[in-house]
Amino acid sequence: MHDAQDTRPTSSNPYMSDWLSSMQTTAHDSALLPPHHGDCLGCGPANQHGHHLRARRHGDGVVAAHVFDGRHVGAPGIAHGGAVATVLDDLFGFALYVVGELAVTRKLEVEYLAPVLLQTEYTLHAEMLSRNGRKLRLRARVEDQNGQVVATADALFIVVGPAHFTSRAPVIQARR
Ligand SMILES: CCCCCCCCCC(=O)SCCNC(=O)CCNC(=O)[C@H](O)C(C)(C)COP(=O)(O)OP(=O)(O)OC[C@H]1O[C@@H](n2cnc3c(N)ncnc32)[C@H](O)[C@@H]1OP(=O)(O)O
Repeated sequence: MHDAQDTRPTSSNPYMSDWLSSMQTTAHDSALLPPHHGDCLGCGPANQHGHHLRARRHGDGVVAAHVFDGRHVGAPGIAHGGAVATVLDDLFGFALYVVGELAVTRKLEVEYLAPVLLQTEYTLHAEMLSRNGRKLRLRARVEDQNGQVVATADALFIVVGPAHFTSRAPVIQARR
């Protein structure tokens, strides 16, 4: 049974109130969106192994400038495909602030159109394409400095309630 309608108190997840308030405060373009939490692999500033992704609202979606570094290498000089997928998944997480829903990734499909190079700045965009009940369809792209699209991602996110996160909160609370 899903928990999208669960309205139990959110206090057992220390990040829940931040997420919910972020959804209320993204009315203006270019505002830097808050990380999902300090240790988040995609965007957490305290995660030494993370990507430190920083995203802003852009119209109905989000945009980020991002550089992969030596920690994310796959083939020499090229970002690992899993690292690219991680960043795209997290970018979708930022798009949720704009969508205004708590949701999680059910399906993520990445197309690698050209190598994503290390130490090279890329521009990432993500937005929601459609919604059908709890199902959110999102799309993202990675562009190089010439505007060439080097990767795309299509995702299915499923809207969940606060309990999806609070029932597993002790793990992240312990690391805060
Ligand atoms: C602002 C918050 C930020 C949070 C941080 C974001 C970080 C970045 C994103 C992530 O990393 S999220 C973490 C990785 N994802 C997970 O851990 C999710 C693990 N999966 C689950 O917990 C459950 O599968 C999930 C809650 C997503 C869904 O389980 P449910 O039992 O609630 O839903 P169900 O299986 O019934 O599927 C819901 C609907 O989707 C449909 N569906 C499922 N898979 C599908 C599929 N592959 N294609 C099409 N439709 C699909 C399904 O048929 C159904 O349609 P209906 O609502 O019309 O009945």
